[in-house]
This record gives sequence, structure tokens and C-alpha cells, in this order.
Amino acid sequence: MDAIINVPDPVNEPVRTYAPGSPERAELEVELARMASTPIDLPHVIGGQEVVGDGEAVDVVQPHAHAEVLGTLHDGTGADAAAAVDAALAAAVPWRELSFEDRASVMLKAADLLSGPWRARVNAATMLGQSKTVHQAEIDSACELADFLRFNVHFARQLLAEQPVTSSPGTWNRIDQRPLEGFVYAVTPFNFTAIAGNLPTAPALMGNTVVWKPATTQTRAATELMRLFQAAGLPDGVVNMVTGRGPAISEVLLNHRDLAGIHFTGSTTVFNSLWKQVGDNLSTYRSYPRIVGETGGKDFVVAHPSADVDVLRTALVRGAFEYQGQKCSAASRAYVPASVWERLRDDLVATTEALPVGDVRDLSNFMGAVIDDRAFAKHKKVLDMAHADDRVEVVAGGTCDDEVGYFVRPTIALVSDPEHEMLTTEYFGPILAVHVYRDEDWDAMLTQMESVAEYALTGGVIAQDRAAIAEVTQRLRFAAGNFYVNDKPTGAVVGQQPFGGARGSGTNDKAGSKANLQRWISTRVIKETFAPPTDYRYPHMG
Ligand SMILES: NC(=O)c1ccc[n+]([C@@H]2O[C@H](COP(=O)([O-])OP(=O)(O)OC[C@H]3O[C@@H](n4cnc5c(N)ncnc54)[C@H](O)[C@@H]3O)[C@@H](O)[C@H]2O)c1
Ligand SMILES: N[C@@H](CCC=O)C(=O)O
Repeated sequence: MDAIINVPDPVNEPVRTYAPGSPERAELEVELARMASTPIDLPHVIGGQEVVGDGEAVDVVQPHAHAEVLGTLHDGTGADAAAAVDAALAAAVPWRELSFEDRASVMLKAADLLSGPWRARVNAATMLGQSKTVHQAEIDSACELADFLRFNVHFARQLLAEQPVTSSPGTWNRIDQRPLEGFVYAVTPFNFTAIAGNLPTAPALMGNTVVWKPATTQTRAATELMRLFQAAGLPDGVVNMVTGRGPAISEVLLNHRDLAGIHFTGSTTVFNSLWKQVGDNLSTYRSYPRIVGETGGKDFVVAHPSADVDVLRTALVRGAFEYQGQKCSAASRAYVPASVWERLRDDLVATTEALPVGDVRDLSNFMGAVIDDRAFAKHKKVLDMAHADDRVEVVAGGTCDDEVGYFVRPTIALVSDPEHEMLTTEYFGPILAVHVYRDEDWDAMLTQMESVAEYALTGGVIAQDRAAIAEVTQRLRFAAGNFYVNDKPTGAVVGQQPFGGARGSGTNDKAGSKANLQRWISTRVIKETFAPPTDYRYPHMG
């Protein structure tokens, strides 16, 4: 077909309410019951084939009811990884030779299936496997993933339309956006099904083929995503999913000549280790691998003496405790002036103590469980430390219980020492450290908190005074890649607040944006000369 094709204008997927009596709630409840009662194999998908591996078996359980198994995966071995690379390389040429419209069409179809007939099952898998409440699952696995798929197509179309600004008389300059040579390695975290879906499909849209390793605890929903992509017509081998913990898979992939890029989201520690291995292996590769990684955070809320207390309380409760604080964007440190704390404390503590925490199948709960026994043990240790440390006063929560599920009560800890690890370390759980500063120390507080943590992901200011808002926005310019004024620091929406941070929080390539897609292409410039010179001499030579 010869045509310059436009793509549909993207629109953010509307968030459904799941209110009692709504059709979406009825459909979801059927799916939750079906999935919870039907554990399945969670196979690798290599070259389009479901392969039950022979690596160690790992059960994927419901975090809020850990005796209930959702499925069993097999830890990916070196042989599984090698087979996935072979499949990705075999699929590369036919995939990149399809037109952009054909590739885009697969992504747009996946978005429409997800927002329609697949919505309930992907949401149910995310709720059960990752312990998300229905609202948290809906904004992630249905809406954000559909948005990634649709907005990426829109941004990719813009990228491909960008051509040289000018051509000299007698010449024509053109740009060809090539995929990378080799395969892209996508490694995804447990906490967002949308990220799990975006990291392999963004490079694929740009013409690359991919080996994708989801987090073990997210594999129930990841398995639904693989099936969704296949249902949307993704050709075999374009995305190959290898399940498991990762090191054995990385051993093969990071030592492969054709590693063309890494698309990672997860902790700073794991990202640093992958980057280091790439550095150590540099002479192995055909091209310099593109490395994109969005990593950890120690996200802040700074309150000014002019803050509206109701706005501040809501931003803290939602920002710190939604999805059990397991968002990279979650507020985990707050700086509150003494004059505001006096008015905030009782209501904030009472609201926090009243938050319903439990099994996410009970839709009246505000929070579920933390992801697994490791996370639970880490949070328990932090709570024990907080209770024992005389620089810390636990004013809400502070308890946990793993008898049925990995439940950690939402916790607020008053921390007097601004250098304390509770104000610098990412715990990735429902633990909010609050530092109360003297109103007159506003300036010193801003200077100290700006760089006390290694991260720079999200943060915000709660204030009504315009001069204070302007001051914080400027002084904390490098402290967050996503900055909020009078709002919680979570809940970025694709196309509205492209997401990512710098410093120890990652490469800030902004998931779901043109900047991210740019990393998955390698530009070729073609200059054609219509009446080429036939004499080498220049006029100045006489
Ligand atoms: N900045 C962002 O956009 C963003 C978004 C979501 C999560 N996060 C961060 O992710 C972290 C939480 O997620 P997590 O617990 O899944 O992170 P993690 O780093 O423990 O795991 C991330 C992924 O890396 C895999 N992995 C670990 N070692 C590996 C290896 N050697 N080779 C290959 N894969 C390996 C894991 O199995 C998982 O799939 C937090 O630090 C959070 O801040 C950041
Ligand atoms: N983009 C999400 C966070 C993703 C990380 O976990 C937000 O803005 O809350």
C-alpha cells in the first residue's frame, strides 16, 4: 500500500468505578473466583510456543492469602534463555520488514482487546497475583497499559514523520528509522502490569524483537499479557517470555553478541548490576547496547506553613499507602512545619489507623498485602528498628502479621534526625517517615532534603502561598523527574505526565513518550544527489 498513514488520536482509557451493582464489578467477580480456584502452569513462551521449562518450580501465590496458589512457573535456565534469543533473532527480519502500520495495528488491537473483552481477566490476575485493590488494578493493568499501547503508536508516528529540515538544491535528504541490530532484553518489576506490558512492546513497535523476563511474583498477569499479545496478532518470536528469577537468563543474554538493548524497570541495585555486566562485556557486542532503566525512589512531600491541611492529609494517605506503598512514586518521606503538624497529626493518625487492609477480593478494602515473604521480612525489620530507635516515634501502624497474608499496617513514623535512614532508604512498603521542622527552618530544611537521598524520582509541595510554590519548584528542580504541586506524588498518566526520574532513579527516558521510543531506533540518513558533480576540482582552484 502506498500512502502516508495517520494513526488514531490517542485518548486516555476511562477508569471504571466497579461500584456495587455495576456490570464491570459483576464480570470481575466471576473472573476473580475462576482464577483463584484454577491454578495453572505458567510457561515460557518462546517462538510463540508455550514451553513448560525444566528449571526449579516456583509457586506464584496470592500475597493476601499465601496458601492459595495461582500457578507454577519454572525458573528460566540458560538453555531457555538461549532458545528465546534464537527465536527473537529468527523473527527479527520478517517483523522489521512489516510496515509500521502493520506493527502499530497489533498494538492498537491489543489495547482494544484489553480495554474490552480482556479487561476483567487481566485486572483479576493483577489483583490476585500482586494484591492490588480493584481501583489500583484498573488504573494499572487496564488503563495505563491500554494508554501505553495507544500513545506509543501516536508518538512513534510523530518520530517517523520527522525528516531533515532542508535539502540543498539538487539533493534530497531522508531519514530512515531502523530498529536496533540484535534483540532487546526487557526486564520488568512486580508492581505494575502496565510496565510489564510496555517494556517489551515499546521496542517491538519500533521494529525490534525482544526477550522478556517478568518478575516471578507478577507472572500470573504476565501470562495473560502474552496471551493477549498473541490474540492481537503478534507474530511468533517477536516477544519471547522467559519466566524466573533472572540471573541464569542474564548470564546468557548479557554475554550475547546480539544484545542490542536493555529495557529495565526495577530496583537501582539490580539495574546497576546489569549495567556493570554490560560494561564488563563491552567487547562482546556488535553494537553498543542501549540501556534504559527506571529504578527506585525516596519520594517526598514538602509541606509549607500555608498548606491546606485536608489536601496534605489526603496526599499523604493516598500517596504513601495506596498499593501498600509499593509504587516507585510512593511518598515515603514528608517534611511538615510544626505549625501544620499540630493541626494535622490527630486526623492523619486517625485516618491511617482506620484504613481497611485485607484480602483484595473484598472490594471494601483500601489496601492489600505486600508482595511476598521477603518484602514482609524487610518491613518487619524496619518496624522493629523504628520501635527501638529513640530518634523515631511510631504514631500510627507499626504492626504486621503474615499468618494468612503478608499484611503490614500503614505506618507513620516521626523521625527527628533528618539524616536518618528512614528518610533516605527506599523500603518499598507502607511506611511513611515524617520529619517535623520548625517553621523558621524552611530554608535549611529545603537545602538538606534536596539531596539527602540518592534518588530523584517523584516529589511535591503542598502550599497555598504562590511564592513558596515557585521557590520549591525551582530549588527542587533536580530532586524529582515528576514534580507535583498540591497533589500526591503518584498516579502519573500516560500522555499527561510522562514518567521517570534521574540520579539513582534511572535514565529518565520517560516511559510512554517519544523520548523512550527514540532509544529503540537507530537513525540512518540518506542523501540523494540528482545531478552529481563530474569534476573533482573546486572553483577556487582556478
Ligand atoms: N522508576 C520507575 O518507573 C519504577 C517503576 C516500578 C518499579 N520501580 C522500582 O522497582 C523496584 C521494585 O520492583 P522489584 O522488586 O520487582 O525490583 P527488582 O529490582 O527486585 O526486580 C526487577 C526485575 O529484575 C529481575 N532481576 C533481578 N535480578 C536479575 C538479574 N540478575 N538478571 C535479570 N533480571 C533480574 C527481577 O526478577 C524482576 O523481574 C523498586 O525499587 C521500585 O522503585 C521503579
Ligand atoms: N507511574 C506510576 C509509578 C510506577 C512505579 O511503580 C505512578 O506515577 O504512580
